[in-house]
Amino acid sequence: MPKVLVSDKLSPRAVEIFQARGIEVDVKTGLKPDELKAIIGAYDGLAIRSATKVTQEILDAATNLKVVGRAGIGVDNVDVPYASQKGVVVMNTPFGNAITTAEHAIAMMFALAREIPQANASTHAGKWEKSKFMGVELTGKTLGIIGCGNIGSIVATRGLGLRMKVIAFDPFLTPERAVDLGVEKVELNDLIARADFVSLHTPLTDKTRGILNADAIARMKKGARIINCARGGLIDEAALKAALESGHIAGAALDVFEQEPAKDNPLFGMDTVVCTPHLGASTSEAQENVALQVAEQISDFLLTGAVTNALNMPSVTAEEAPRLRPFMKLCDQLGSFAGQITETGLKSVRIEYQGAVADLNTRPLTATVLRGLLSPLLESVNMVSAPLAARDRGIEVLETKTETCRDYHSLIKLEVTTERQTRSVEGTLFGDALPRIVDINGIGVEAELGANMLYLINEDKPGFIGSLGTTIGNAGVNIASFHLGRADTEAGGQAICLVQVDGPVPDEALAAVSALPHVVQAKALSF
Ligand SMILES: NC(=O)C1=CN([C@@H]2O[C@H](COP(=O)(O)OP(=O)(O)OC[C@H]3O[C@@H](n4cnc5c(N)ncnc54)[C@H](O)[C@@H]3O)[C@@H](O)[C@H]2O)C=CC1
Ligand SMILES: O=C(O)CCC(=O)C(=O)O
Repeated sequence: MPKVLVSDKLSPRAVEIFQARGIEVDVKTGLKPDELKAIIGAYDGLAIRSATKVTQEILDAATNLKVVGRAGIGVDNVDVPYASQKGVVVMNTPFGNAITTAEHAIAMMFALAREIPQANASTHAGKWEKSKFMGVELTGKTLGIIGCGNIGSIVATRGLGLRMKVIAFDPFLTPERAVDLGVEKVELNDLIARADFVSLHTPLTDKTRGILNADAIARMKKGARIINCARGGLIDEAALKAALESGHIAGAALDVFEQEPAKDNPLFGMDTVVCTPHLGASTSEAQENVALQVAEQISDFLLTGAVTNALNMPSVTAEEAPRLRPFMKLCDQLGSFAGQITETGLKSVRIEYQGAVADLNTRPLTATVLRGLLSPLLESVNMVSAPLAARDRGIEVLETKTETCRDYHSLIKLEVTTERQTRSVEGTLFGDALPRIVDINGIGVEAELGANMLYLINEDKPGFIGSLGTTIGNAGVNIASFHLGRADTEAGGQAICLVQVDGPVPDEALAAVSALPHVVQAKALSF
C-alpha cells in the first residue's frame, strides 16, 4: 500500500480522500528540515503547502518518493529541476485558490485606502482618533495590475466592479483578452506612472525579481499605494521603506516577503505598512479546493499512474508513454526554445507534424510544445494547463499533420507569431530517440540542445566566429559544441550560431557578445 506524508496544514478532507482510496497517510506538520529528512525515505508521496521546503537534501533522502503534490499554485518551495532529475513528479493545483487570493488583494487595497488595521488597533486601545484616519476613495482611481493571469484578471474584474480604472501590464496579455476583461493593456513604465494603486500578480522569475525596484518606485505617482499578494522579491523592500519614509509612497500592503517566515523585516512597525503572514490562499473554501484536488491527484498517480497538473511530467496513458516520450522531449525543446526567444505577446502558434509522428496521439505533444513555450512566462504552466492558458490568452493554436516528410522519418515544425513577427524552429529525432534542431527561421542547422546555450543571429562575415570564440573564452565560458547555419549559399547574409556552453552564460559575457560587430541578436538559453 503506498504511503503519503502530509507535512503542511491541509484541510482534513485530504486525509479522508487518501484513506478512502486505500492509501496509508501520516500527518506531521511543523517538521524541521532534519526531521523531515530523517523520515521522508518511508514515503511514496508528499503533500505540502508553502511551509515545507523540498530541497535537494530532502529529495536525496527521499529514496521512495514518487510524487510531491503542492496544494496551491507557487512551487518555489520545491526544487523542481532536481525533483525531475530524481524522477519525482511535482504537481500543483493551479486554480483552486485564485479567487481567494484575488479577494485578499482587494481586501488589502481597502485596508490601505482606509487604514483599517491602524484604525482598528487605535480604537481597541481606547484612543478614538477620529481625525487621524483620513482615507481615500477607490472609485475613479487607477488600479495598475502587474501580471494579468489567473489571479490578476480576477483582481481586474473586482477593481472594475469598484468603478476603478484598471490598467494592466503583462507581456502575455493579448489586446483581445484585455478588451474582454475591460482593462487597458499598457507598458510597465506607463502603468507605474499612472496607477494610484499597483497590485502585483506575477510569479517570481529572473524577469520579475525587483520589478518594483528603487527606480520603478521613484517613477510612481506621489502618494501611490502598493499591494503584493504574489511573491516576496518582486519589490525591493529597502527601496520601498525609503519611499514610505520620504512620503513618496503613501502605503504598502504586503502578504509576502523576501524572507519567509518573516519574523523580522525592515518594513515591520511602519504605520504606513499593512502586513499579513502569507494569507492570500487562506480561506476554508480555497483550502478545501486545493486539499481535495491534491489528494485526488496524488492518489490517482500512485494507484493508477495517471498524471494531472504535473509541472515536470506530461500526462499520458501507460501504453502511449514509451512511443511518445522521445517526441515529448523534442517538443519541450522546440517550445522552450521559441518561448525563450519570444519577447512580445503571442498571437498564434502552428505545429506541423510530418511523417511517422503524424500517426501518433499528438495532443500531448502539442500540450508539451505549449508548456515549453509558455513556461518562461507563467508560474505554474503544465501539460494540462498550457492549452487552457493559451486559449485564455487568445493565442490561436493550430495543429497540422502530413504523412509525408521530405528529408526525415519524422519532423516537427513550430511556428510562432507574435505582435511583431513570425519565427519558426524545426526538429527531428536521430536514431528514434535523440532530439535535434534542424532548422531555425528557415536556416538549416543541426544542433543538439544542452543545458546551457548561447543563441546568436549574426551577419555572415569573415572573422566573426573567431571573435565570438575569443570573447566567450575571455569571459571564462567554455564551449562544449558549436553549431552554425546560414541563410544563403553565398557569404554575407544572415547566419545563426547555437553554442553549447559548460554552465550558465554570465550577464557580462552575454553583453560582450551582444556588443560584437555583426551580432543582430544574442540570447542565453537554458534547457
Ligand atoms: N499570496 C498567496 O497566498 C498566493 C500567491 N500566489 C502567487 O500569485 C502569483 C500569480 O499566480 P497566478 O495568477 O495563478 O499565476 P498565472 O501564471 O496565472 O499568472 C501570472 C501572470 O504573470 C504574467 N507575467 C509573467 N512574467 C511577467 C512579467 N515579467 N511582467 C508582467 N507579467 C508577467 C504572466 O504572463 C501571467 O499572465 C504567483 O506567484 C503565485 O504563486 C498564488 C496563490 C496564493
Ligand atoms: O498555501 C498557501 O498558504 C500559500 C499559497 C500560495 O502562495 C500559492 O498557492 O502560490
